Amino acid sequence: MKQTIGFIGCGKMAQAMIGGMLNSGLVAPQQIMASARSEKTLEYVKGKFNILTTESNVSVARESDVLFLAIQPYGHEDVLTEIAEHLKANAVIVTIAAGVKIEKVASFFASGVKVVRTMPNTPSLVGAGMTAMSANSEVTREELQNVITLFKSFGEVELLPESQIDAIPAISGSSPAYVYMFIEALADGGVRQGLSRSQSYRLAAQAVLGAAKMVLETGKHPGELKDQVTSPGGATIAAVATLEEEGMRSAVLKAMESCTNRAKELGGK
Ligand SMILES: NC(=O)C1=CN([C@@H]2O[C@H](COP(=O)(O)OP(=O)(O)OC[C@H]3O[C@@H](n4cnc5c(N)ncnc54)[C@H](OP(=O)(O)O)[C@@H]3O)[C@@H](O)[C@H]2O)C=CC1
Ligand SMILES: O=C(O)[C@@H]1CCC=N1
Repeated sequence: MKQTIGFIGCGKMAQAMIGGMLNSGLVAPQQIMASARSEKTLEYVKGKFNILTTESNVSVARESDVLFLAIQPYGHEDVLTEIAEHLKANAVIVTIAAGVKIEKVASFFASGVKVVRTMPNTPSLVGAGMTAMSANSEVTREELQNVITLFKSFGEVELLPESQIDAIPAISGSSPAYVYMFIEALADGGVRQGLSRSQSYRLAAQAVLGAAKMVLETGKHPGELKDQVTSPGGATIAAVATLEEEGMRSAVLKAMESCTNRAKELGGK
């Protein structure tokens, strides 16, 4: 029988993953069951994805073979207490929350509970997600492979020791937000030079996409790729010099440090 994939919480990140999974064709809408706090969210996701929805977190826990906790970090204690006695036998719990440790999730259940901690990102919606994950020793090789296959249906997966998962929001979980800010800034610059807003977003986004593909597909160091663009005495080096003067790299490093510290705080004890 086909597995049931449950989502407790069906907000922005869950919707990105559900959209990604369905677009890939790996999972059918009838295999996905979701709960949320409000009727409004449930109506929206039912209309958008044609998945099963319920107001009952317990029903989702009872039915799911793979159970995603897609709620905010601070919501975990209430939800885990609510579902603790209702997990389906052999279910694998997948948490996506910043900072929430496997040990914390497992502490609400009897010993032997299977938990995978992940940090995905919203480009999952368009099949370009990046997810880092770590599993506890109760998850079998086959079960982990099943979870990896689900995540690979909407992007790339990196398996890491849990001690490194706190570093992931800053680099790939949250970083799409900084990249959107960069794209907005590029587009503002285009508009300043007289390009239309829509042309500017298209030009900026395609340049960012192309640069990312160059890093991934040529295997060249980003510095070497940058050097290929900067003609001696040319226009690019003038821009690069200004970005260095304005502290772009150091701003990114500081932002990532803030992100990591906040992610650790969010998980609580
Ligand atoms: N957004 C992102 O880019 C990423 C987010 N994450 C993680 O994903 C998690 C969710 O984030 P995000 O999707 O952005 O947040 P949202 O606020 O968009 O979604 C949270 C969802 O949880 C639901 N919810 C809240 N309390 C309960 C409850 N008691 N029972 C059932 N459902 C509940 C909300 O319901 P309702 O809609 O009715 O309010 C909502 O659907 C967080 O832990 C975050 O750290 C990880 C990586 C990236
Ligand atoms: O902002 C947050 O806390 C979450 C974690 C990664 C992306 N969004």
